[in-house]
Amino acid sequence: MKVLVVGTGYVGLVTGVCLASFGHDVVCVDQDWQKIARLNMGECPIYEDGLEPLLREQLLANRLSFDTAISDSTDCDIALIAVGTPPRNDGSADLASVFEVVSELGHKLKQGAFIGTKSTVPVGTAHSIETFLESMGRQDIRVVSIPEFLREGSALSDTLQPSRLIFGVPDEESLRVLEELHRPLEVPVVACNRATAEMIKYASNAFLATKISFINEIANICERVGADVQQVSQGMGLDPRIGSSFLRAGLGYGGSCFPKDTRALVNIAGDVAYDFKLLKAVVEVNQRQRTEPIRRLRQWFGDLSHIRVTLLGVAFKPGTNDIRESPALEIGERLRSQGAQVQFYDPVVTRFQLQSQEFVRVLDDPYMALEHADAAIIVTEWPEIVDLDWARVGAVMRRRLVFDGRNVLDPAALEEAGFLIENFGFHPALLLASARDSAVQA
Ligand SMILES: NC(=O)c1ccc[n+]([C@@H]2O[C@H](COP(=O)([O-])OP(=O)(O)OC[C@H]3O[C@@H](n4cnc5c(N)ncnc54)[C@H](O)[C@@H]3O)[C@@H](O)[C@H]2O)c1
Ligand SMILES: O=c1ccn([C@@H]2O[C@H](COP(=O)(O)OP(=O)(O)O[C@H]3O[C@H](CO)[C@@H](O)[C@H](O)[C@H]3O)[C@@H](O)[C@H]2O)c(=O)[nH]1
Repeated sequence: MKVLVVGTGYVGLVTGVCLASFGHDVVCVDQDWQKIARLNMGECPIYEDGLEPLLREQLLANRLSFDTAISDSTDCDIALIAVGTPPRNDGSADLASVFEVVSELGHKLKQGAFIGTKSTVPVGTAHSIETFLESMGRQDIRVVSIPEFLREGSALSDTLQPSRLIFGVPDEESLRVLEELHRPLEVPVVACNRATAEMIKYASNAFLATKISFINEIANICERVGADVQQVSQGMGLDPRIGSSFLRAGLGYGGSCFPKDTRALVNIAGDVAYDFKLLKAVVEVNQRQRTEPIRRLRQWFGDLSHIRVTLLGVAFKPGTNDIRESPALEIGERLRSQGAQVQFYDPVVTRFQLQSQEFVRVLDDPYMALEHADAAIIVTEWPEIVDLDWARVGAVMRRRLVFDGRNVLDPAALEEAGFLIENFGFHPALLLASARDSAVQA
């Protein structure tokens, strides 16, 4: 099939490369000419394991090409929209880019072509796109919803071996087209109407976010009653009805999807006069969780204006250089506003990515970043951070205090190396209380 993918961010690029590897003829378009220039040279603008070699392979095989604009003579069978749908101030999804693209496609697509939404869009968007196209006289274009479930850091395997495919279609023929597009994949397919497909995407993200906020609440209680949240997660997760994934307690969720999509779903519910209380609480718990290190540092130090804090990890999770909605940036900014001196280390996030954030000082070497620090906070559980030589870290820090925001360090080992360690829910806070008191008095 001839496929046009509009928007070559995470979703568009991975989708385009994978569809080319299925044997389709794919053109990817993005308005960001610098991105397109790099892609045409076979350079991957995002950090994603295995993507660059596959991209080069498909370029060489002439199945994949990149452009800065949709060609006037495009003869694609299906155009996939993969542009951003960022949050507006009220949390609702901003569809300006989606409709800009639809308008252009309405002028350029051949008779009988299909449009598929890969972007995460509010329930009812496929229908609105159809109405918009009709107003342009394009009743012949059919609109389908193909929500995307890839995770950053494992985007290729998620796309090549997905757990399921969701096809939101208006009729049987559209379903056949989507089956043809994904032909090599032998995975469960849920064929449904378009509103259902759009809802499956939001409900999935909201449910995973709920699991995270739930375990974070349990962790906070564990800490106060002397229970171990790691073992609670393990014990719960072995029940197949619960499952072990997304039960890692810590600083909570970040990234370009969960924070945005949970707020958008609260908004979608509000639009139909439904108060989604549970999801509102999920969002609130997540917000409280990511500011917890600051509350605890205040318990240690009182006034933060004289301390130096090193944040270990800037990416919102390991395996990606994406810093969108990363807890590191918010924690850093809050510490700075309280007068603390803040330094960052991340194995893949570059200074260039953070240059708009004036206060940020990023160092390439973790030990340099930790020099004379009064406290370190683990924000991202990169192996490069978990496996630091902690004896060496202890030798360069001014005070040996580590806040393990992802529960990845062995508290006993760290304590043996002379550290005081805080984490979420598996080190009874009571044990640290007297140490905190003496630190504040010192
Ligand atoms: N990132 C993920 O892991 C992920 C996973 C599933 C779904 N999604 C959803 O997919 C959508 C895209 O997410 P992303 O992370 O890939 O976004 P992104 O912000 O990384 O990329 C969007 C791209 O679209 C381009 N663009 C915007 N307007 C355009 C236009 N009019 N013409 C051409 N190009 C245009 C931008 O230049 C940018 O390169 C969002 O709705 C997101 O919620 C993202
Ligand atoms: O037990 C856990 C699991 C994850 N997280 C955090 O949750 C966030 C999201 O993680 P993950 O889901 O792995 O990353 P994303 O790449 O944001 O992927 C999510 O968002 C995408 C965009 O919608 C969806 O396509 C994916 O299915 C969905 O998993 C990260 O900050 C993680 O640190 C936890 O705190 N605890």
